[in-house]
Amino acid sequence: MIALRTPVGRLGRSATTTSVVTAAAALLVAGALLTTFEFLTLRSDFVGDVRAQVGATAINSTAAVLFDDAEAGAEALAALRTLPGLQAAAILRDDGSLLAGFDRDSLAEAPAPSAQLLERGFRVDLRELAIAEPIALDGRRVGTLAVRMSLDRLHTRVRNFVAMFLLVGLGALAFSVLLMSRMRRQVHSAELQLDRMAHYDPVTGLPNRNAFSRQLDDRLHGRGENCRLGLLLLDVDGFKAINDSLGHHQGDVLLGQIAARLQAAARQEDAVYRIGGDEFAIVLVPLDSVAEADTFGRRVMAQFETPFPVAGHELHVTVSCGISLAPRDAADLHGLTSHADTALYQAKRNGRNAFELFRPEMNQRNEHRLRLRAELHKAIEQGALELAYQPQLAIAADRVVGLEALARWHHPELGTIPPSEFIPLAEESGLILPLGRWVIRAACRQMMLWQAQGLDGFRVAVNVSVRQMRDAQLPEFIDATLTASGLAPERLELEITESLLLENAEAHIALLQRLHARGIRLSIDDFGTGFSSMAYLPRLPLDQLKIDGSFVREIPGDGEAITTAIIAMAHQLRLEVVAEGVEDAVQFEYLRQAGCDVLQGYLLSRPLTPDQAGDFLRRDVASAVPASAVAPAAH
Ligand SMILES: Nc1nc2c(ncn2[C@@H]2O[C@@H]3COP(=O)(O)O[C@H]4[C@@H](O)[C@H](n5cnc6c(=O)[nH]c(N)nc65)O[C@@H]4COP(=O)(O)O[C@H]3[C@H]2O)c(=O)[nH]1
Repeated sequence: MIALRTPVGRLGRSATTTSVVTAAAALLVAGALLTTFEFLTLRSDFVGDVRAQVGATAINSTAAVLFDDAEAGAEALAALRTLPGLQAAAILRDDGSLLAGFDRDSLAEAPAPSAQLLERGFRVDLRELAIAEPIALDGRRVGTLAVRMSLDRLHTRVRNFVAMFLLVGLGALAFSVLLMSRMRRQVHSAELQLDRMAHYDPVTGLPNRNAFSRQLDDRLHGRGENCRLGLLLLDVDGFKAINDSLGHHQGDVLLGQIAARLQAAARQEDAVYRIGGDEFAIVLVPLDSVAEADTFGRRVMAQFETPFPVAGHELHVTVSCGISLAPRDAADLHGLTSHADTALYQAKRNGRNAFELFRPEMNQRNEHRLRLRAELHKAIEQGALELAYQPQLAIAADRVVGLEALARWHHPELGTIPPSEFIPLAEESGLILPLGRWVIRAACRQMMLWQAQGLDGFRVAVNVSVRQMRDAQLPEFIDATLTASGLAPERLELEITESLLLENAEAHIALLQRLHARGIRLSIDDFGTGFSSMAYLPRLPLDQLKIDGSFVREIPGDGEAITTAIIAMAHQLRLEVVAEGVEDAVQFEYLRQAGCDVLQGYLLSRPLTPDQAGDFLRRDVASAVPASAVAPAAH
C-alpha cells in the first residue's frame, strides 16, 4: 500500500525543541545578568563596609603617626585583622615610609599606594580592593592607611549563588521539559486525530478523497513521464436505493464490506480509497500494460460475484468501473481522473455491472453527448420536438383502440435523432421531466383536436420514465392537464417500463394507485425483459401488459412459448395484452390464435404524424389487416 506522507509529530517535536532551547537560552542570559548583579551588589556592600572600618582605623592611627609610634600603629592595625579577605594593611608616614604593617601571608606585598589611588581613595577590580585612607589632623594629611583586600570570599559567595541558581534553574527547566513532553504527546495525539479526519474515511477506514488527490498527484509529479500506474474509479450500482431501503447504518455496513473486498483484490503496492458516497478509487502501482489493467478490472468485478450479508439479507451488489493508465492516457492528476471518469460513465451507459478501459473515442462521444444535451434543452424550451402516433389494433374487434405517442426530434443540423439516443440523455440529465410533461400535454391536446374532428373511441398511450415516476407532483400535473384539455382520464394511458418499475416497486405502487384511482389507464411496457417482476404484478393496479418486441421477433421460433405463457398469465390477472413490434402476418396470426388482444407494429402501421394518424383513423382499418400490411407514410 502507498504510505501516507503526513506531517504528524513534526509540529509537536519542533515545538518542544524550540521551547527547550529558548528556555535554556533565557536561563543562561538571566543567570549571567543575575550573577553580575549579585557580584556588583556584594562588592559594593563589601567596599562600603571595609571603607567604613578602614576610615575608623585611620582616625585611631592619627596619634601613632603624630608620635611616630610604630607599636601604637600596629595596635591600631590589629582592629583590621578581623576583616575577611584582608591581605595587607600598613600605616605610612606622610613621606610614604612604613610606620607599621601587617601581612596576612608573606607573599602579599606591603601596600604602596599609587598617586592615583591616593587621590581616589580606593580601587576595586574583580579580584582585589585597595584602599588608601588619609590619616589627617585638622584637615591636613599626616599619613596614609593603606589596605589591600582579596575578593575571594565574594567569589565564593557568587559561586554559591551561581550553583544555587543553576540548581533551581535546571530543576525548573527539567520540570518544564517534562511538562512540555507531556503536552507534546497530547499535541501529537491531537495531530494524529486531525490527520485521520483530514485523510481517512471513518466508515470504511480507507484514505479519503484528500489523500487520494495528494498521493496520486505526488506520485505523478515524482516520476513524471516515467510514472506507470493505473487508476480505477468505481461506483456501486444503485447504492442509493439500497441505502434508502436498508437505512444508512446498514448502508455503511455494506460500504465497509465493499471496502474490504476491494482491498482483497488490490495488490500489496496498490492503494484503495473511498472518494465519495458510493465511489471508490484504486491506484495501481505499477501498471505496465492494458492487459494488466484488464486483468485487474476482472479481478475487481469477480469480488462482487458473491452476495454481501447485510442485516440478514444476501445482497447482490454490482459495480461499474472505469480505468485509465498513466502515462498512456494522461500523466497528470486531472487528466487521469477525468479519463477514468469517462470510462466509468461508459461502463454505466453499457448497462452497469461492467468495467471499461479509457479510449480516446470516448471523449469525442462525450463531447457529442454534451452538445446533444444542450440542443435537447433548447428543443424542449422552443417546443421543437414532435409526437408521432403509432396505431394499436384490437384484434377481435378489428378496430383501432389506441395510439402510442412517441417523441420525435428533427434537428435542423444534426438531422433526425432517434429516441434511443435522446431519451436516455434526457433521463440522465433530468430533462426527461420537462420533456415528459410536454409529451403528456401535447398528446392530450392532439386527442381533443381529433375529437373535435369526430375521431373518437380510442385512447392515447404515453411513455413515462422512472424519473417522472419519482416526481411526486405527477398526479397533480396529469389532473391539471386533463382538466385544461378536457380529455377524459380513461382515454389516457401511461406506459411504464417493467425494469424501471422494479427499481423501487413499493414507492411506485402508491403512486400508480393514486393515478389509477383517477381513472387513468396503466400499462406495463417491454414486459418480459425482467421476469422477476412477476411477483409484483398482482399488486400493481394495471390495465394492460405489452409483450416486448424482442419476443415477437422470435415468432416463429423461441418467442412462441414465451408469448403464449405471458398472454395466459396476463389474462389470469385480467390484464389486456398488447404485442409490440408485429411486423408480419405470421406473427400476427400466431398472436391472434394465442389470444393476444391488441396488436402494434409495422404490419399495421409505422408511427405517423398527427395528420397521417388522423387519416389512418378515418380509413376503414378493418381491410388493412392483415392483407395490406404497412401504412403508406412512415414517420
Ligand atoms: N422494429 C420494430 N420497431 C417497432 C415496430 N413498431 C413499433 N416499433 C418501435 O418500437 C418502439 C416502441 O416504443 P417503446 O417500446 O415504448 O420504446 C420507446 C420508448 O421507450 C422511448 N420513447 C419514445 N418516446 C418517448 C417519450 O415520449 N417518453 C419516454 N419516456 N420514452 C419515449 O423510446 C423507445 C423507442 O422509441 P421509438 O424509436 O419510437 O420506437 C418505438 C416504435 O417506433 C415494429 O414493428 N418493428
